[in-house]
Amino acid sequence: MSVTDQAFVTLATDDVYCQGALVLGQSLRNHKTSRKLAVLITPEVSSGMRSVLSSVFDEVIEVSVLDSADSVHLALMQRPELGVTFTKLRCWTLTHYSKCVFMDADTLVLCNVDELFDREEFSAAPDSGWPDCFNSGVFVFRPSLKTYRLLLQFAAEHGSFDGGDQGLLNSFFSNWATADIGKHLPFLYNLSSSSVYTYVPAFNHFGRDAKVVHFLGATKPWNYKYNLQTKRVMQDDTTAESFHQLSFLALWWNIYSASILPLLEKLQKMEESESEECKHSFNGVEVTLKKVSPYVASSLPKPELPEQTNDVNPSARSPEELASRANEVAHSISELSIHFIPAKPSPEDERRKWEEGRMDYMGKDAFEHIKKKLDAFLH
Ligand SMILES: O=c1ccn([C@@H]2O[C@H](COP(=O)(O)OP(=O)(O)O[C@H]3O[C@H](CO)[C@@H](O)[C@H](O)[C@H]3O)[C@@H](O)[C@H]2O)c(=O)[nH]1
Ligand SMILES: [Mn+2]
Repeated sequence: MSVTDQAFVTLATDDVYCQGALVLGQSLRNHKTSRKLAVLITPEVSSGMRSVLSSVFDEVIEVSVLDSADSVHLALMQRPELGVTFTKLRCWTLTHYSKCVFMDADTLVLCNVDELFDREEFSAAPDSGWPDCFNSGVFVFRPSLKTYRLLLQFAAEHGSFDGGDQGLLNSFFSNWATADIGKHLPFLYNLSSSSVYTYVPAFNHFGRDAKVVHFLGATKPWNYKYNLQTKRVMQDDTTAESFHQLSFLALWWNIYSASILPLLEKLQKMEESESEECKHSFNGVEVTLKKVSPYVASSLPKPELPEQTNDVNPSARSPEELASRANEVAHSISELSIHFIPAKPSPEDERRKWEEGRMDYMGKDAFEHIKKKLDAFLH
């Protein structure tokens, strides 16, 4: 049964987040969703990436960050830092669907989650950092231009207490914590991979029933490197991921290498590029897929990659098939990574962020980093 007026919706405002959107979309396909898949993109997304997106998603919808036709346009212009946030709100404009489930591009489904469509607007799971707030990485909503306008108006008048859409949505749907338990999605529908740390016994007890993993925080799966031979994520010394986190990261890369990489290679072939690097650059951000290919170095013909299928569940394949596939991929690429060069914020920007309370808790402003600096200063 396919339901055409309901959709999973995600958002990618650049080619980097597109990598996440592709893995999310593929994971939904792998688990045979009966709903449509839609991705919102902004003009910066490259044309190559758009064509890859359209082979995973039913709809690739370009939206602008700010629409001059909106009545609150001027008010929003005063708050340029909320631009990306407002793009997420755009999902309410998808009125050709009666109901949708929004999922962040840094989420991944572990099983079929179509039962989410039995829920009503506004359903979401608690945020692990402040459980009286919901996390806005997974939520059920009903597209409506009226709600959309109210949200924008609310944003223009009140801003967002955390500078992002999560603060804004929590203020807007402010009775979520108390009004209707039916709108509380179980945490298993938005399991933040880092909260596995804070309550290990619960994870050991319930973790096997996890349905959606959310790689929330500053370090995303695409910031890691993946070794295709060992099928493991490569760690650097500054991070200490738990075993479970590493398994979730490996799962992300597993889908990426099995299903997304072949799509990018197809694109590369179309562009008749024989170089070892496939680049997508824009706005100071650069995505590079670096391949170490013996077939490029020698003039041996490159073997055809196996046909792209929707089935990448390892258990659904025979061991021989898996081994031969792993071999083929391992021969053409040994280390997989996605690089990007974020535009460096100026010291003034950094200071303003601190003053506004928007520290990078997970990244450079994390306690251990600050402590390191203090220690260096004191000794
Ligand atoms: O430059 C960006 C940044 C974000 N996104 C999209 O917006 C989502 C949210 O951003 P993300 O980096 O995933 O934020 P989180 O680390 O998950 O942080 C939290 O805070 C965000 C801002 O309030 C909320 O959107 C998240 O749901 C919440 O989990 C992403 O998944 C993407 O879909 C982009 O497309 N481009
Ligand atoms: Mn997220």
